[in-house]
Amino acid sequence: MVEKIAAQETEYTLYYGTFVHTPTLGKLEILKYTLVGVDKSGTIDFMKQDVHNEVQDIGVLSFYKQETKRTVSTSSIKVVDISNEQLKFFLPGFIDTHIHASQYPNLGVGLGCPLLEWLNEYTFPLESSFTENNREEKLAFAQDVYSKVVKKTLVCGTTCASYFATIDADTTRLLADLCLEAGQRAFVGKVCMDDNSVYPEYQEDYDTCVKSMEEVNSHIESINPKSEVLVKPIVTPRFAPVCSRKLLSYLGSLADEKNLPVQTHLSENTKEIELVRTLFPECKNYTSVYDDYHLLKDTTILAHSIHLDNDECNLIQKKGSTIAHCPMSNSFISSGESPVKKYLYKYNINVSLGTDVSGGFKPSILETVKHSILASQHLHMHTKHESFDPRLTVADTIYMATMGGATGVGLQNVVGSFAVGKKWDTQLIELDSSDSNIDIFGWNDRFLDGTKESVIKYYTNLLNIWVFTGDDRNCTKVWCNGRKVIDKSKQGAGMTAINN
Ligand SMILES: Nc1nc2[nH]cnc2c(=O)[nH]1
Ligand SMILES: [Zn+2]
Repeated sequence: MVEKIAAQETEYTLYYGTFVHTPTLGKLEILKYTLVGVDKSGTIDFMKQDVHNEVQDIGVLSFYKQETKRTVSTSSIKVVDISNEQLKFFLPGFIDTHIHASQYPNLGVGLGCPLLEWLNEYTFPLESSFTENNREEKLAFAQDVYSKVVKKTLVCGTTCASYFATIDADTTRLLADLCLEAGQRAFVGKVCMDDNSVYPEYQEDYDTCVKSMEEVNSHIESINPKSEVLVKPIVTPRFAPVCSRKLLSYLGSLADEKNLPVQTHLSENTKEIELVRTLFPECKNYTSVYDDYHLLKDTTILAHSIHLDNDECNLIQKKGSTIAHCPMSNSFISSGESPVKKYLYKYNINVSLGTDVSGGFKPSILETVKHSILASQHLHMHTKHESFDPRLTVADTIYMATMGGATGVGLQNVVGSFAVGKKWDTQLIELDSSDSNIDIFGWNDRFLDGTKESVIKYYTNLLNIWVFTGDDRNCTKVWCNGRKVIDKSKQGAGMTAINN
């Protein structure tokens, strides 16, 4: 299922058909009959919209040659043409900005248990098993868990993920290796926590943490080929309640000195917020704990961030940090309904999406999109008196799943939408894939009369059908950095579905 990377030849590829993306917040762009050229390095170097009749007349290759005046041998160019397929479109790959790779074995476990109890009961014990003294055993366990989670997220169209591993250095290095091997763009964080009094079996001392960070970061920096950096380290203080001031200080300096991104949890649960208030009485609020230790940057991802006050929102906006919205987890461990629409439109905060496996029970950003819309509808139902309408649109959520995520990980000029100079991190969505769960009726085709407005209606309906009734079976091909990493046409029917 995950294609062998080394065996693939690099070549120039022309993709022709419908492209859907959200380069700006809340605005869905449907690019019909669009031709995109991707070079050897996986970079989009040609893009021309709305070329129907011209291409029909002379064919994709001749049109490309005529347009670019390039003298290229046609045998070195591959063409992927879906222009006659009304139920297929290219979409930027999803970016999962908050996922705990190590918690994958706990998917679906711990329903309704609130955060602090959930951590002690289910999460810390699981993560501890990655720190066994027997090196072979822990590596075998990690190999199994991490290879499965990387594969599953790719199958779900996630071309880039920001992972939390565990406190263990050996197995965190392995996670980075596995992402690179599968060809997934990834940020890999060794979890840092030196003050876990409620579950002392799972913590490290300050010196061990510093040593592990050095080991993990230099390993990750060494494994990427010079020509393409796919996997990067990310500074990962788990959350303020389990970090000493000394550790937070070190991690803030490390992020500054090495110019590394940061990820952590913020304001997920009301008891957690109380705890932070008691542990850090000198700090103005939870958000300013991170700011006081130089951890709030424009490449900082703050997972959850549900219960923020005005000052905290303004601080996050000022620092340009990103909130990773994790609605599936927020419902599952009953943390709350995040007022994301307000963060996006009132405070101009960048918001991305996170599955938060295993707070979230599916490693799928499409599922997270659904949950984000439904959570916002629930918020609307019981906050009708408020002036701000909290409901998210499909366009808002696709933005968060792609461009918002790209901005969160500092790759807004690299991935997240289709544009010349960006990388080809893309998924092919087919509503009529061979094992699709969607029944298609001709009813929507009445909008295919050719006017711009009707085309928009057609695709708006199509996207809604896909978002609410589709699943990973409709994501049939995935490319990262120009390279095809998933091709479901090459295996037995039904093999990849996780939502059966
Ligand atoms: N959802 C979630 N919240 C956290 N806060 C601190 N650690 C965690 C974690 O593993 N999951
Ligand atoms: Zn989390």
